[in-house]
Amino acid sequence: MPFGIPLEIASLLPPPAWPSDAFATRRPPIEYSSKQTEFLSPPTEYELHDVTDNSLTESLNLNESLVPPSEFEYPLKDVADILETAPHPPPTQYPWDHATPPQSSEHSSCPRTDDGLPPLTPCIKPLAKLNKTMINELVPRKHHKESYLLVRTVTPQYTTLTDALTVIAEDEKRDVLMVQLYHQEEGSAAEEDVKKGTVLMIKEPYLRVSPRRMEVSIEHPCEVIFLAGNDERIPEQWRRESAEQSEVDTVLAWCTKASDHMIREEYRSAIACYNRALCCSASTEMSYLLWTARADAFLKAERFDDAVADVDKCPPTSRGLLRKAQALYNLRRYRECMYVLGAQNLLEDPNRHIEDDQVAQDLLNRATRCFVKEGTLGKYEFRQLQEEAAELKPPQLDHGTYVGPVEIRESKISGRGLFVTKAVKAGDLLLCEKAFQCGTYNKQPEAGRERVSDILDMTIRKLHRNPSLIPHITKLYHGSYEAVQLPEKVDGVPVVDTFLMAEIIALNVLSCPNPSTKKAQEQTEAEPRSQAWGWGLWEWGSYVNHSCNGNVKRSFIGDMLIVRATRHLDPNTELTWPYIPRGSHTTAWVQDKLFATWGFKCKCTICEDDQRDPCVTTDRMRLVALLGSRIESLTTKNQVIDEVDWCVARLADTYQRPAGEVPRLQTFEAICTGVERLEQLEFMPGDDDFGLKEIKLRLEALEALGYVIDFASRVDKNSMVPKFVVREWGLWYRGVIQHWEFFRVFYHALGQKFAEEYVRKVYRMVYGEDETIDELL
Ligand SMILES: C[S@@+](CC[C@H](N)C(=O)[O-])C[C@H]1O[C@@H](n2cnc3c(N)ncnc32)[C@H](O)[C@@H]1O
Repeated sequence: MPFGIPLEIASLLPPPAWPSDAFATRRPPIEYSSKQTEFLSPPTEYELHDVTDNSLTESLNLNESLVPPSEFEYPLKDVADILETAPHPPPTQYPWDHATPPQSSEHSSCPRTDDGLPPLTPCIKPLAKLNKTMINELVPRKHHKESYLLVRTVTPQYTTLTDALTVIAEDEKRDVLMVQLYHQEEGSAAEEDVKKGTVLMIKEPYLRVSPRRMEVSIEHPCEVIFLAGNDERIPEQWRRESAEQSEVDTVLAWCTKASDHMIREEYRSAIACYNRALCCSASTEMSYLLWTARADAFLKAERFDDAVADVDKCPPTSRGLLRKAQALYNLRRYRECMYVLGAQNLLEDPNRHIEDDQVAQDLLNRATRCFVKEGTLGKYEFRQLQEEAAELKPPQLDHGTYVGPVEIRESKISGRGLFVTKAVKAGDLLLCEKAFQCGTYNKQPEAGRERVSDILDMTIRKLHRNPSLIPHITKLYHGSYEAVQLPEKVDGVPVVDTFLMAEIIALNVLSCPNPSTKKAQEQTEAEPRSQAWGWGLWEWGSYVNHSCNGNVKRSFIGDMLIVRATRHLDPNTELTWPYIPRGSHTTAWVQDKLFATWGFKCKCTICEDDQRDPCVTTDRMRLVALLGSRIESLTTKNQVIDEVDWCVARLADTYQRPAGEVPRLQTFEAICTGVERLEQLEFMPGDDDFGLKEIKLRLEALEALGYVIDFASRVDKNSMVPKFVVREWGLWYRGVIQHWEFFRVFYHALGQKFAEEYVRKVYRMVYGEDETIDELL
């Protein structure tokens, strides 16, 4: 079956004799060589699948005359129908909610080349070194290295369920085929979309074949070049037909058009017009004006690198510098932003635009806050952050990143890791990091375009717009994917490797829970997925390796990742956290999940101990279950405590190493089970000293997690129940917070406040902050 026409349509025809002229487009049938025939024969399942389905043919009335003989025109509606009825590959799921563990990294690494090919590396050759090829020369499932296609769209763009922009395009011989452009910028307005008649150069095309269609699939956005109307590479004939030919090619005409586009917020079109104006510009002064104007369009199109570059081409003006400062702020280069605003006396320039003063002052305040207060001192107004996170949807905050006493070093666990550079205390802030990129779980069309794309799309677009950010992400862990050294730009277009990005995102992304304050939780309650609003990529957070016996805890306020120590840490200790919550799962389950998702087996002390003798773990679990059933029928608190003591003693016999080295998760679980039962029982005669017993029991639970607590030696003479002092903090584990909450209420009732300081610390670990503790309690 030839592929010179859209496959959806070709596939509706009677069984093909291959090659065939039955699918002729506007050009005369092509004579295929026997070599081509051999290459072009579609796979058997393709033929079988296609020829059996006539329903589409009937519904679209296409069985008679596929292509109008003289005029080839696809109304958008038809394309929409065709695409809607055709089967789509399911949307790829790279990132995950930790509650629903993700696909294995092998699965996620090749999101769309699902026909057995290795990931395609982006083309790094300039167009000048590639040879033109034609549609009828394309070979299915082949990466046409060293070649490019020159095509003109015959339909406007259409977005499919795969999130690709789809167009049908013809070449100079008038063969047509479907083109799918992945990870392309979306227009903020319809005007910005790919229109009919747009001329594209597709570098190193890959002809993708799936059961129902064949299309050129462009995975790397750098492999398509959109040609402006006056581009010399556009064939003469197409140029003659282009509407823009008739326009007056003057700076003024293009500037007027650019301004119109700016007013309509069509920034990419405005940039294209400024580019054209610059081509016509005769004087340097005029170019300065145009660069400054284009910098504004770049800024609005979020191409911050280009905005800075344009301003830098001109002699300094207050407006240009303000734009540069805004671009630097958005690139999170706060220090340089402050420098541009402050050191260059922007606010004192006599020629400045007065209306810019407030903007500049506001920007300076924000940059100073992000860089000095937050970024350098680690001082955040956490209550305000919580409020912002509760208000914004999605909760993406505008705050600086604080990197505390940590640094990236080679890890004994694996590759690189994050280490503390000095001794820190449990609860200390180690990192408060703004996400590099976030994506939301639920599409919220009403919330605007920014919020509907997935994180891979958004990351690729962001990097494509701002190539200076590429190294921030490409250095992150990417498993066995063999990344090649890429130039920052080829043919002036940034080079981003989509497959590398997919791998990085799959292996480094974290899901972000909904804001934690009560108010915020009330607001999110109505949402279907109340546990997490999305996922994100954090540069520093990505270096933390896994351990079930972790020593830091992550929490989130909006898209700010907050990492606090959960134990006192000596200098040079590697930070670790569990990648998946262990919950009541077995070590075998945890190991399987870690392996399937991240490709490794955990060797922490908990896993080692459990695997030493898997029967022991099963016995421990049985003991906990037995305790649960034995205490169910008990009627006094003292009886329950006796049973718990019995179980804890039996469990203790199964551990060979101290709890400080191997946290005793089952002992902790057993005590929690007992405490739960205690809470259900009334006080009885003989339970007088019960408070003391319950405190002891709960402290014992913490000790099972490695806490070292000084209790008996510190009897407070004024109180029946002694205070306790935490000497060492243990493993952060689910259920810990309930014990701390109990201590707070219990001691508070006795008029003792000492437990509150501990509880504050614990809340800092859980929620990242303790400023909203009253609301949280
Ligand atoms: C988010 S990255 C962590 C940083 C990574 N070590 C690096 O060099 O950039 C996740 C990857 O680190 C490795 N890793 C993390 N924790 C590990 C562990 N406990 N044992 C073995 N490999 C681990 C795995 O290859 C995993 O896919």
